Amino acid sequence: MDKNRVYVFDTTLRDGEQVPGCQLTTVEKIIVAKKLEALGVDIIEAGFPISSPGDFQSVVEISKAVTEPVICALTRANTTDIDAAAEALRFAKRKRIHTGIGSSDIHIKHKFNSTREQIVERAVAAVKYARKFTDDVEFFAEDAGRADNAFLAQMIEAVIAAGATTVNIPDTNGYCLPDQYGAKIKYLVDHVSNIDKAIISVHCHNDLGLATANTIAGVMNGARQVECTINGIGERAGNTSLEEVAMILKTHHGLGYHTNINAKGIYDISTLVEKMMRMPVQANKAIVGRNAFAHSSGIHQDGVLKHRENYEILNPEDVGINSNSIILTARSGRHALKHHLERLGYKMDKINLDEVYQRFLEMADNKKEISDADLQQLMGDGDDKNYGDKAIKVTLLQVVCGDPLRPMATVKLRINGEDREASAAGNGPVNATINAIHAIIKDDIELDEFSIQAMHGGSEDVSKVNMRVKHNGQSFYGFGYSTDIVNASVHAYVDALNKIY
Ligand SMILES: CC(=O)SCCNC(=O)CCNC(=O)[C@H](O)C(C)(C)COP(=O)(O)OP(=O)(O)OC[C@H]1O[C@@H](n2cnc3c(N)ncnc32)[C@H](O)[C@@H]1OP(=O)(O)O
Ligand SMILES: CC(C)C(=O)C(=O)O
Repeated sequence: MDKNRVYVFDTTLRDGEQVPGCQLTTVEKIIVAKKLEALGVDIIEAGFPISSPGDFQSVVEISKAVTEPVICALTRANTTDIDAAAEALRFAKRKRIHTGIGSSDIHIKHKFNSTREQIVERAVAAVKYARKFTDDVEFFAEDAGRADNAFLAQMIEAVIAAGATTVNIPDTNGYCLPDQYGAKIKYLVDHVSNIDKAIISVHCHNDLGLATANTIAGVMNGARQVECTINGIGERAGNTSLEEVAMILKTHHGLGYHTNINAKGIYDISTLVEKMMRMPVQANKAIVGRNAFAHSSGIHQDGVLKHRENYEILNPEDVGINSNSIILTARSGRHALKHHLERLGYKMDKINLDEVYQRFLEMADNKKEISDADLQQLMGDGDDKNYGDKAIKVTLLQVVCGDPLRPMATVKLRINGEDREASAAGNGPVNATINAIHAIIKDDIELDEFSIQAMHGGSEDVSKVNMRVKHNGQSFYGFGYSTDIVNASVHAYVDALNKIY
């Protein structure tokens, strides 16, 4: 057995789904479960079958749809819940029943009105009963974070003797400090005589913002299963976030631990869960937040452009983020501005950077973020005067459209002093216009991105059109503006053509 292998147990579909507003349909749960499988999680907690017929059915369907990870179902420490879990898991290739009961004195007294001795008896009985259905039984000692360590060790020893193969030590209320939690795990390693017969699992909540730190402390003290959710969703302040733990263990590879997580799939599943559960990821969330790899101040931007690792300990591409991390704001410097101008295809030897920078600052003082379209406007794009006599110019544009008319466009272009005209139909006026331009240009150009935006709002407004076209595998950007959206579009397209030719 590999002693440094850390098993990832995902509970997005159980603890994550308990959150108000995050409920998913069975079909949505199957989509998430398939993504978790592709991500490489070892165990998927698919639900709590006794809680509702819908949750029961989801566990049934996930068990059928997902074959690689172990499928786990949660129960309380009673036979009815365990029967329901066993029934829901009947199609699972590899199944786990996760049963348990409170372990802190506060739960024992105020939830169960019971005694330590009776609770251990119930725990042992539940594990033995669950073992009738599967060899893979996990026991959770709820509120272990606040439980007395000596009693916890006694309880854990008893459930392992009864057949538990994984023992989960949850910090249910997110109470512990990392040192305390790490010491608790170490205490169990040192005081539970049969601990080598089970894997210790850590399940931490984030009430004090310590879920990830506690999970790592648990691993460093002997736990080899981590219970997490995508984006850290879960009861109250959430659970340990899977992406944080996976990337901590990967980044600090010197610790020697490893998981089966395919980190490149992290961003994809994060956005899927965010959308499906309608639970927005905060912008500054580690690893997957919108700003996690966004550099906005000049000194940082300059540093990143010179050498990414000056300000990035992770490569965004390693978690599947493929975006430009240099955000232009009034705090940006010339290096960042130059970087974006070059990216948009401007030739820096033809530009007075100091002069453009001053105009950029004036614009940036009035706007939070400067977009590509803003930069293009700043550079006077969409104005064919920029390209001198050789520019392709639009000398005529006529468009007919309506309902039920078929959109038709006639375009005349002046190319090297010669006028050339063509007409074409399309599925809309812009498409018809671009088809007419293609009929003149006859080159392999593909419209890759098209966005249209009002400058200020209102029907009398000027529209800004941004286009990205592909030619010979290279991208070119075009920008146009006009009160007429078709005119703005044709100018954006011709602007891109002028950059190509
Ligand atoms: C820490 C966690 O995240 S645990 C998982 C939390 N998830 C959920 O609760 C899932 C959604 N829950 C439900 O659908 C419902 O609460 C059900 C179906 C589980 C239970 O519903 P009900 O039978 O109506 O009970 P209710 O929820 O009101 O109370 C919980 C009962 O379970 C008991 N209980 C709680 N935890 C456990 C446990 N681990 N083992 C045994 N009994 C338990 C409580 O003591 C209480 O019993 P009581 O009625 O004898 O006092
Ligand atoms: C059911 C258990 C593992 C739990 O969710 C908790 O204690 O937080």
